[in-house]
Amino acid sequence: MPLLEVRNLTISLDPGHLDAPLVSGVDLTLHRGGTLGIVGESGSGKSLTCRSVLGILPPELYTGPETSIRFDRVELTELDTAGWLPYRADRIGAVFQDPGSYLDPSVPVGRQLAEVLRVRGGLRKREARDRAVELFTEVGLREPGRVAGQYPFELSGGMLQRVLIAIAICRDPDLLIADEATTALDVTVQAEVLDLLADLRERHGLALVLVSHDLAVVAQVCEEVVVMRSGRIVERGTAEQVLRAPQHEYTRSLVEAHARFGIEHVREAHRV
Ligand SMILES: Nc1ncnc2c1ncn2[C@@H]1O[C@H](COP(=O)(O)OP(=O)(O)OP(=O)(O)O)[C@@H](O)[C@H]1O
Repeated sequence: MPLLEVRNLTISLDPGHLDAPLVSGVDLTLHRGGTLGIVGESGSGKSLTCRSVLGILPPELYTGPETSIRFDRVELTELDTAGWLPYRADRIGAVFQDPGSYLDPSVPVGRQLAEVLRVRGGLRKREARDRAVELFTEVGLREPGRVAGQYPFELSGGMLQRVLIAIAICRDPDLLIADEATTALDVTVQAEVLDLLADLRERHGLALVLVSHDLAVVAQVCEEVVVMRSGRIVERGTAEQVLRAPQHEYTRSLVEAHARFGIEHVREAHRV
């Protein structure tokens, strides 16, 4: 039984679905502890797909009547706001691009994580503070006690993303969605954060959805890959298949575009 099963995801600006949909007929399957990469150029529908799974589609958008999103046997599309609460953030964590924008600039980052632990996890103040430092250690922040007392503006992009990852995993979710989470980081930091996600997946048995416009990024971490274009999946397969024998012309162009930028080490990692 898959952990996540998306069937015929269609998203449109028009409730009657008469207009051309923004996302059309997307099917995804992810097993417990599995990894799925979603690749595609800007505007291909990756973020809307993730937002549907998190129940945070913009209110002006509509999912189709045939759409089904099952998470651990529960049909998410039928949940009301209260029904969503145990899923969003608790069982399904998420990190996005631009971590700084998700943090309060006037509150130290440790306090922001501790607050989530208190409100959502029912921890007492002291326990929450200690647990926040533990989680900061777990996501590889050096001097976690000191970092906890710092404000977002005092931290680098990579450190902020680690803080956001700590917040995303603090309720021990089954699924973590990382939507362009490493895009704004420079290459070395990007590689470190990808390593961290792969590590967390192994240590916690987390299932991971990794979204990127960069096939090489996704192929470093994910076993399964889907390629999206214009709101549809144009190719799917293992990372190895997609890299070695891309079927769709668009995927071929992605692989070729990377030929000079590190795809070789990705091929090597997958023994292509
Ligand atoms: N609220 C909205 N209203 C109208 N169109 C939207 C809305 N949100 C997204 N779109 C459109 O839907 C399409 C898919 O957008 P989406 O954000 O999922 O793409 P993406 O692949 O994640 O791209 P990016 O990496 O740039 O975020 C795009 O054409 C986008 O312009």
